[in-house]
Amino acid sequence: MQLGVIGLGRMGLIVVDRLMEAGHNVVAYDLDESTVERVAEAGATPADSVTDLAEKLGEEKRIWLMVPAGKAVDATLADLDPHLGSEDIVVDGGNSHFQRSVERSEATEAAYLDCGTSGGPASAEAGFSLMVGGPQWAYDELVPALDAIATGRAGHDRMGPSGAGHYVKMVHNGVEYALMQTYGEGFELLAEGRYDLDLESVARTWNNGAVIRSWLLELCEEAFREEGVDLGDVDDYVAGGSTGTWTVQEALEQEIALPLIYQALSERFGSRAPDEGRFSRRLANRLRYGFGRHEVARRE
Ligand SMILES: NC(=O)C1=CN([C@@H]2O[C@H](COP(=O)(O)OP(=O)(O)OC[C@H]3O[C@@H](n4cnc5c(N)ncnc54)[C@H](O)[C@@H]3O)[C@@H](O)[C@H]2O)C=CC1
Ligand SMILES: O=C(CO)[C@H](O)[C@H](O)COP(=O)(O)O
Repeated sequence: MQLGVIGLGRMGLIVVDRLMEAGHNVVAYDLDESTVERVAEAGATPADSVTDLAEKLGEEKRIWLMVPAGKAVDATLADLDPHLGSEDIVVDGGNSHFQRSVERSEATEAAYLDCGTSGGPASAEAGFSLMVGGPQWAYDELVPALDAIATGRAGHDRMGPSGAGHYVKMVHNGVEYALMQTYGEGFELLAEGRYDLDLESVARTWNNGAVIRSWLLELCEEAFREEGVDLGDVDDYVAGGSTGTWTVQEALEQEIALPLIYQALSERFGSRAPDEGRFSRRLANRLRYGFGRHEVARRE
């Protein structure tokens, strides 16, 4: 099978490598020419624009987008649009909002698959988990490519109609936030608590047979091994947040209580408070003086 891949960053390069390893032909494009040259050396056909990629694909285009969510997806689709017909398939493998994916599927003549991709760059060897939404015929048509990009046949499935793939991935990320938060809290208590513990040893022991073993826990073990059990100079600032925000927004709209995911998102935002301290905590400190004449703790 021949596929066009647009977006050759951390994830797109893996998509290209895995497709080519499985014997598929790839036409590749990225705004960054040096990455295009790199994949061309590895055997992909280079394209110097979206139009060039579309022309090189010929009839029945199958195109995988792995660009950042948002404007880059819209810009790419706008360039692709004049070249697309109803027999063509476009997959968005990035973290797009599911409603934007539904809108995009309605705006293009091609069959549009929204594909949640999990595993991250660390899964280059093993393959990804792919959650696909969109027309059944387009999913069926792409099974050989999905087999290659995913861990295999069990690593992908069609979740439902348009939007369902990115919807499932959005919820996956909410779960990811909550799991990270709960491992973080457990290890914080172990680090600050009453025993002098080797957290790498704890993580390794838990990863071998414990109820709470998981890949994220293996990544905790790796972090302690590589950074030291006190995490060295790792800052207490957690970036990201868009997919978790969407999960919480959707839960509010559906009136479904997700306190753990909300709390994990909130802690992430809280981590970004300026160094001089959280404003809310400073105000609470002053208000206790206001109503109770309690002493105000002041900065040095
Ligand atoms: N990194 C991760 O752990 C995961 C990322 N994703 C999603 O996959 C998508 C890609 O992520 P990464 O590979 O990590 O990003 P990245 O920043 O490493 O790579 C993005 C690539 O897209 C290219 N690009 C940007 N705009 C373009 C355009 N208009 N036309 C052509 N190329 C363009 C950039 O030059 C860059 O090479 C994002 O939606 C991300 O949220 C999904 C799962 C995991
Ligand atoms: O989808 C992912 C993992 O599953 C990406 O790593 C994503 O960037 C994680 O979300 P955030 O940036 O909000 O932490």
